Amino acid sequence: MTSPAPTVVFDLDGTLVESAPDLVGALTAALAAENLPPIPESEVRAMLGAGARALVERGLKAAGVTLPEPRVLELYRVFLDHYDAHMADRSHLFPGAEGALDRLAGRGARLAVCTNKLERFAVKLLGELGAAERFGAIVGGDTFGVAKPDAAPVLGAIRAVGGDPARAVMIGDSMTDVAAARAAGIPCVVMSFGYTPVPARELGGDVTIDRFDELDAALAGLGLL
Ligand SMILES: O=C(O)COP(=O)(O)O
Ligand SMILES: [Mg+2]
Repeated sequence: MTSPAPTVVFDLDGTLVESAPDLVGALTAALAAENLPPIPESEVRAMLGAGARALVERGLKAAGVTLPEPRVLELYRVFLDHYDAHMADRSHLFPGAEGALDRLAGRGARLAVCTNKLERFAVKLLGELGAAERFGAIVGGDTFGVAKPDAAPVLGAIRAVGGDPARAVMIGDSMTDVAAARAAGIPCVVMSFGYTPVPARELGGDVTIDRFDELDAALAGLGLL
């Protein structure tokens, strides 16, 4: 008897897409509006994963400034405007991602994205990278009014593709993803090449892998393929 094909829920930034360079560009624009210097990409990478608003706040904190809330909001808007126009200038799918998605789709898996990006940005970015059609659902941090690490967007993504949480897995790169998967009661595969201040193997995922080529074996090890 073959088990039903799994539902595979992917995080976006740092998991499917190397999006840091364009996120850094937008952060640089927001900081420049306050006459603050850019923060090196190596430092910004550890600030990603909790959404754009958190990134702007973390950037200001790293720059050592405290601003009144309305000004933070203005800089967040500068970030969003810049990112909207430049999100796919340098961003690209990680090596092996397309092949892995092809193989999963070929085996009947339901594929979804659950990101803390705003939904419209996630849809636009995947569209510009020619990958939006691969996913039955693209859930953002604002889709259900609550973001990861809450379970709701993960369970909402599974539901949106007609999947079963008992046969689902989260693929992510950060503490936020592992915690959201735990909250949703599903296993989590951690991709080690993403954005996290904590070493990937210390995030508490069920399995940590270094390349998309290893994903099928990881899912088989979890009894999902
Ligand atoms: O970039 C972020 O801060 C959030 O995006 P992610 O949830 O897709 O990692
Ligand atoms: Mg991520």
